[in-house]
Amino acid sequence: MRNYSLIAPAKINLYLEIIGDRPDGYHELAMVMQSIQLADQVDISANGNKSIKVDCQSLEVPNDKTNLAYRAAELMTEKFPDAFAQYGGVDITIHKNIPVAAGLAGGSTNAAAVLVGMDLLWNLGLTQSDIEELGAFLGSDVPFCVGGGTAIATGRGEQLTSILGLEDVYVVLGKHKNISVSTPWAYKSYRAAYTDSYIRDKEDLAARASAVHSAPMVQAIIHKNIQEICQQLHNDLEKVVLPEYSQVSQLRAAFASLGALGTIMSGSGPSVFAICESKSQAESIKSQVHKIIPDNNLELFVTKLISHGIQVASQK
Ligand SMILES: C[C@@](CO)(OP(=O)(O)O)[C@H](O)COP(=O)(O)OP(=O)(O)OC[C@H]1O[C@@H](n2ccc(N)nc2=O)[C@H](O)[C@@H]1O
Ligand SMILES: Nc1ncnc2c1ncn2[C@@H]1O[C@H](COP(=O)(O)OP(=O)(O)O)[C@@H](O)[C@H]1O
Repeated sequence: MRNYSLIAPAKINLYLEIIGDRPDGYHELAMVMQSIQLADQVDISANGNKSIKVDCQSLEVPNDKTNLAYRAAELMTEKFPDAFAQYGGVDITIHKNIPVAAGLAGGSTNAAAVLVGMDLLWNLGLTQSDIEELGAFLGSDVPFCVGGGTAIATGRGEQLTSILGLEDVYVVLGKHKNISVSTPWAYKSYRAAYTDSYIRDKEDLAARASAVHSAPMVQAIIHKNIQEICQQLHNDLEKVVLPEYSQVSQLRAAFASLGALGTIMSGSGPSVFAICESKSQAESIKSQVHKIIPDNNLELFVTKLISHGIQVASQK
C-alpha cells in the first residue's frame, strides 16, 4: 500500500484538574478526555525521495517544519532510519475541519494520524502503546489521540487508562474564529494566580493522589449517567481564560440558558461545548445561539461523542 487516508478526530476534556508543578516545567494533571466525531482527514503517501511535505489549505496552519504533522513524520525518520532508507519520505495532505488553536487537539490528532499512517506505510508493525510512546515526544495530547475514545489521562496528559465511554451523546460546540488561546499562556497564568491551591512539593505523590477529584466523573461515565456527567464537568483552566475572554463566558452562558444539560470550555479554550439530550436539541441550540450572539465569527458545530481515535478510511 502506498497511500492511506486517515480520519483524525478532535477531543474535548470532560474533566481537567491541575494537580501541581512537575520537575519538567509541565503541570501534573488529572483529566478525562473524550473523542468527538468532528475530525480532520489526513492523507499520507510514500513519495519515493528523502523529503517530507505537508499541505494544508487552512491559512491558520503552517505548511513548514512547525506543523505538528511534519514533526511526527520527522520523528519517524529519526526513530526508524532503516525504514526511511528503504521506503523514503512522505507527502501529507491535511483536510482541516477542526477549528485551529481551539483546545480541541487539532494539531495533536494530525500528528497521531501521521504516526499511524507511517507505521502502515513502512510495515513497522508497531503496537498502539508503541505509537503512543512516540506521540509523547510530540505533545502531551498526542498519545490520547492515537486510540481516542474515553480515557483518564494523568501525568502531563500522556498516561492513559481507557474506559468504556458513551456513544451517541450529542454535543454542540462553538469557537470564535477571531480568538485563539495560547496553551502555555493558560498554564502560566494558572500557575501565577493559583499558587495556594497548588502542590509544590514535587515528591509528595500521596498528596497529589488525594488531591484528585475526578472519581465522581469516572463513576458517572461508567454508569452512563449523563445528568451526573454534566454535574461533574470541570476545567481548572476556565479560571484564567473566562475572565480574559468575555466571548468564551458569553458562549457558555448562552448554551446554559438554551437548556443544554451541561456546558464547559474544552482544554485551554477558547472552544466551549454543551452536552445535549438529543441530536435535535443540539441542532436547536445551535440555531438559537446566533440569535443571542449575532457574531459571524462564531463557528458552531453539532457533533457527538465517539469511541475511537485514528481510523483508516481508505487505502490505495
Ligand atoms: C490543555 C490541553 C488539555 O487537553 O489541551 P489543548 O487545550 O492544548 O487542546 C493539554 O493539556 C495541552 O496539551 P498539548 O497542546 O499537547 O500541550 P504540549 O504541546 O505538550 O505543551 C504545550 C505547553 O503547555 C503547557 N503544558 C502542557 C501540558 C501540561 N501537562 N502542562 C503544561 O504546563 C506547557 O507550557 C507546554 O509548553
Ligand atoms: N497540523 C496542525 N493543525 C493545527 N494546528 C497546527 C498544526 N500544526 C501546527 N499547528 C499550530 O499549533 C497551534 C495549536 O493548534 P491546535 O493543535 O489546533 O490547538 P490546540 O493546541 O488548542 O488543541 C496553532 O497555533 C497552529 O498554528
